[in-house]
Amino acid sequence: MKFLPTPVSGAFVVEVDARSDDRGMFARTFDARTFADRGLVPVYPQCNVSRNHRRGTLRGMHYQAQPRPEVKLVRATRGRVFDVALDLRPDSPSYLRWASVELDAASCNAFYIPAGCAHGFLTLEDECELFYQMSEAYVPELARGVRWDDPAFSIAWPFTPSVISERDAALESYSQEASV
Ligand SMILES: Cc1cn([C@H]2C[C@H](O)[C@@H](COP(=O)(O)OP(=O)(O)O[C@H]3O[C@H](C)C(=O)[C@H](O)[C@H]3O)O2)c(=O)[nH]c1=O
Repeated sequence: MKFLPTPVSGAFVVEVDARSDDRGMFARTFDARTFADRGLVPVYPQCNVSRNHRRGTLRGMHYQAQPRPEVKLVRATRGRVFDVALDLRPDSPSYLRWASVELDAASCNAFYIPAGCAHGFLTLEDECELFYQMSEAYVPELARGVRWDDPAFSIAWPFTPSVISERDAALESYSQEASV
């Protein structure tokens, strides 16, 4: 595996070493020791799947508040998505900056998103599926979100979403006080 730094401190694109032959391909997508050796969270007690029927579906920007913030390791297992990590850590050198990666099932790449960052994605084709490894169990009372289109972040989405939940469309503009 290769870990590529991004403009968000502690967020990495994880690329696999694909082993291909005439049968197809095999790759290791996660290895706790490799992650631990790099100071990344090596334990993921919860995994999630997200299926999205239409190109232009946006989910986000979501995060889990203190005292149970989540690290997310996210990959596309079908299709391609524009995936974004947004730094909401006031003490971070990249506070309020965002980083994006095109996650696609063909390359098996993943995005390691540190605790304290919001996450969201825009699907780039129909029938996209994502697989999440989460460092914390879901706590509904700690679920938070910020707007995908908040000028405080100016995330450069490739195009305007056409599918978005009522909850995500109604998220408030960002304020540091309300974010924890
Ligand atoms: C995360 C989670 C959600 N849920 C329930 C809560 C809702 O009733 C339903 C959908 O949850 P949510 O609206 O958060 O789903 P998305 O809008 O796809 O948000 C997800 O995608 C964005 C981009 C993320 O990064 C979040 O981790 C994740 O929440 O599943 C559970 O029951 N368990 C869970 O672990």
